[in-house]
Amino acid sequence: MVLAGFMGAGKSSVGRTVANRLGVGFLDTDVELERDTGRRIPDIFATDGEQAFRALEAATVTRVLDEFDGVVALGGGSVTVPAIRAALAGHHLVYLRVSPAAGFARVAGSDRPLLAGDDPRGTYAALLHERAALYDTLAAATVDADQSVADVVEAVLATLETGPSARKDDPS
Ligand SMILES: Nc1ncnc2c1ncn2[C@@H]1O[C@H](COP(=O)(O)OP(=O)(O)O)[C@@H](O)[C@H]1O
Ligand SMILES: O=C(O)C1=C[C@@H](OP(=O)(O)O)[C@@H](O)[C@H](O)C1
Ligand SMILES: [Mg+2]
Repeated sequence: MVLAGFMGAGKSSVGRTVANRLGVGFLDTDVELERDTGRRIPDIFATDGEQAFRALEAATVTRVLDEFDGVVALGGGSVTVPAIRAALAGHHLVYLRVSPAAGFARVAGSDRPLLAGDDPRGTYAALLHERAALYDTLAAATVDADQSVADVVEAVLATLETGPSARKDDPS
């Protein structure tokens, strides 16, 4: 299972609990990227820029999707990278959909480099709006991430039970 969604949706926090509940491992691709490069994400953005970060992100995320079988939390911008979108095919992608108000309240004051400018609230809302269609297109299921962490966890787990054979109108 792969968790996608914007910054503050709860991918990193929810993913670990979902993995524990399923009895499988958990990887956060941002943590993996920092391990792979030996650098911190804010430093990569500040020194080399966003494009360089996306190239490193493509390398780490495609490796993780290829090698790892548990629950994976992506970074919020992973879906903007074509090589990552291609690698997501065949994975159960759950979109944690957060509203601008709830999501921004969670990440305001954090060290996320894309929110380091003069108007972090406006940037947050604009970037979320810009990416929403990408998350929608890639998702096998969507969960309301404005809920409590516990409720998001339950909703994410429930997406595994709604395959084609569980449909109410399925005669089989
Ligand atoms: N459903 C939630 N309700 C309240 N706070 C949350 C929720 N999900 C995550 N958080 C908090 O919001 C912050 C960002 O969560 P995180 O899991 O890092 O999000 P993401 O990885 O999607 O950017 C953390 O401080 C986390 O504890
Ligand atoms: O939305 C983005 O482009 C980013 C989201 C971050 O991850 P989270 O979504 O886990 O905050 C991290 O990958 C980086 O700061 C870029
Ligand atoms: Mg995260």
